[in-house]
Amino acid sequence: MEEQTVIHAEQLTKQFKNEPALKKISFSVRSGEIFGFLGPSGSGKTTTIKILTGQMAQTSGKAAVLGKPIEQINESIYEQVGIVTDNSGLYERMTVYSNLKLFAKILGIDKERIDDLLKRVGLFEHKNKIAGKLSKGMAQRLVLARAILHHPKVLFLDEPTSGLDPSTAAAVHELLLELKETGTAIFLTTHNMDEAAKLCNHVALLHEGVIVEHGAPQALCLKYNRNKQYQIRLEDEREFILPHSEETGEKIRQWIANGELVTIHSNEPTLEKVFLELTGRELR
Ligand SMILES: Nc1ncnc2c1ncn2[C@@H]1O[C@H](COP(=O)(O)OP(=O)(O)OP(=O)(O)O)[C@@H](O)[C@H]1O
Repeated sequence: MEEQTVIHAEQLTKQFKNEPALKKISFSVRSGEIFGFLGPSGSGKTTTIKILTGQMAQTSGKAAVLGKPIEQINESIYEQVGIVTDNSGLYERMTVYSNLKLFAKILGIDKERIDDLLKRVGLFEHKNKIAGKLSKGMAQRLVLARAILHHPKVLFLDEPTSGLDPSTAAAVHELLLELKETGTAIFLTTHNMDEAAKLCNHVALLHEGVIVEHGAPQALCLKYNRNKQYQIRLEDEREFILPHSEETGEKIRQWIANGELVTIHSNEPTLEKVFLELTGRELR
């Protein structure tokens, strides 16, 4: 599968009255890639999604989705794009199944796919429930199912698993990884660093409307691993965090030789810590 750039943003800026929400952000997302846009509340994540999906105009800069400048985005792009944000757009009085059937009809999708998808998002047993009476987590999953019904080339997800229980969140993760494998580009915002580290090929760390760092999650953690350390547990249940040094190397060799070493882990920072170091702020 040939990878291509499907989202491209260049020097994107958004000013609300006197308050800048986005300051000259630039990035690209390729097909088959999960791109994580990480930042605390108010950093500009939702504003970015709104601009990229044609729901809000930027103040300056440019962007294109599937090669189309965002100023030209109209309804037809939704045939190739899926969006999951707060404003769900579900038909509240219709059942779960009817909501999807309606969209399948509009988008010309075989309705056979609906049951399979409902099973994947854990809603099959609730297919006859009225959408307006679903719990928040269920409604969120229904919006996700609707957004991926037509196998979009690009999927925008605003906080896809916030408020979901761990097993449903894991099922959603699995679904997203499968979509990625089939070439869908996924742009997701999250506060959840574990989610980002697990899913994303690339992340951009957003702070007060500025991308302060970007790269593969693992590479970023290694880049900021300034004090290399090892976390060690021995047979007698003692635990140590030791610096990277010749002395530590010697101790480790001894423990291995004596059969005392139970676990050893490198102690590089998490994305959360990288963000804290760069901005002095927590991600939450
Ligand atoms: N319609 C608007 N009018 C004025 N200011 C706005 C508007 N929408 C967003 N803002 C401001 O722009 C900044 C970025 O908001 P945005 O919703 O993009 O943040 P976010 O990172 O998505 O936050 P959260 O994680 O809480 O959803 C905030 O300071 C917010 O108050």
